[in-house]
Amino acid sequence: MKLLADENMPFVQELFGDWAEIVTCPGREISPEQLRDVDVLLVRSITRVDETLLAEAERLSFVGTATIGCDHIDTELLARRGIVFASAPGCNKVAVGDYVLAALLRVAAHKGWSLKDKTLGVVGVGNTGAEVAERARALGMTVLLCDPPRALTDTTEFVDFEQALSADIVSFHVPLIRGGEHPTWHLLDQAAIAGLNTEQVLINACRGDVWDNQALLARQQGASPLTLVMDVWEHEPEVLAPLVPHALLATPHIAGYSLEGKARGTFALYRALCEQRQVSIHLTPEQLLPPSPIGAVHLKEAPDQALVARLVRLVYDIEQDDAAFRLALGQPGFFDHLRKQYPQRRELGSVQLSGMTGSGEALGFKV
Ligand SMILES: NC(=O)c1ccc[n+]([C@@H]2O[C@H](COP(=O)([O-])OP(=O)(O)OC[C@H]3O[C@@H](n4cnc5c(N)ncnc54)[C@H](O)[C@@H]3O)[C@@H](O)[C@H]2O)c1
Ligand SMILES: O=C(O)[C@H](O)[C@H](O)COP(=O)(O)O
Repeated sequence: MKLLADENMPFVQELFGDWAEIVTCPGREISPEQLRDVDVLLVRSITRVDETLLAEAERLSFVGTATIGCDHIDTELLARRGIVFASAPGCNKVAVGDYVLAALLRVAAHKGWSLKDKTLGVVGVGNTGAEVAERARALGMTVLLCDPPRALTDTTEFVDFEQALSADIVSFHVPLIRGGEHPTWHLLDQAAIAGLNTEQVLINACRGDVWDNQALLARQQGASPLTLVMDVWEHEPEVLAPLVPHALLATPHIAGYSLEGKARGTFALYRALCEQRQVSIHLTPEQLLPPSPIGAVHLKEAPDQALVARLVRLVYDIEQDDAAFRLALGQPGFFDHLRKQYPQRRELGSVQLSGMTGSGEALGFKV
């Protein structure tokens, strides 16, 4: 069996090495010719799997993406051609929760805000949105949930998009959907942007195309700019460079880039392929991970916002990611390079808190 994987997918050798000939390649360079004799294709979000890519892939029987988002995959084509497809729902939701928590704390420090007096609108309340909502509640924030598709069948209390946009901070966690009843392409469009007041904060850790970046730039260049946290950008790996100085935090699509999240992503594909090939599973995602570099922290007092900020920074310093982004901006290929060279990042849950732990568990720590 020949397996072709994106070179940025960790643990491929450990999980598939025993039963496949493995070839790796940069995700943006996978070509139709390369797929001629490939049985299994494992990609990340940067490889568009479509008619053109699969034109010569006559042996292909399995495609997996080690990501939550699937907007780069023509799933109808795969179904039509009888190719088994697997993705990794939820794999990096905890990492996105860590990222947004770190962002909220940075925003609060910047604005001198006590987060327990603030509201957070969560747009898209699936795996990542729910994770973010839980962290925000643990900080004492009032959380408004907005998820029109879920609201159709779910009894949870939801608000509409307009109400979500009235929150002090609005965090977006929707899949990129271009048509249908609930499209998300440019969900934050010029009209929505115009309705916001200058005190408000927007966070995008889902897909760049969900925000109209040009309209946002126009707003930021005017008299009443917003506070922005941007992990994702329209037209990645290109970035609308003039927008970057207008963002409080700017990062290269790494919200989900914890080591645990990546391990769970590759493992989800391993599990799916084991099922397809009727091979038994002989590992767990945890077995792939090295020990946590921090281990344990004992608290002498229940953590308030300032202590939570220090604890989070100990494990994940979002400002380092932001600084690296600004330093590299404009260099050829900087976006992909930062992602490829991304330092090993562990989740808050890799740290065991003891003592006066307060809401430590809901914030993502192990208690
Ligand atoms: N930046 C990153 O590193 C990163 C990491 C993980 C996921 N993502 C992106 O975030 C997206 C969401 O991830 P998830 O795990 O929460 O997905 P999910 O499928 O679990 O949840 C998405 C939720 O969005 C809702 N939704 C759909 N259309 C909507 C609309 N128009 N308005 C409001 N809500 C709507 C759905 O009903 C669903 O509940 C992924 O599709 C992916 O594109 C980015
Ligand atoms: O959809 C996802 O899971 C994330 O956006 C994922 O972290 C993207 O990372 P990539 O596949 O681009 O390396």
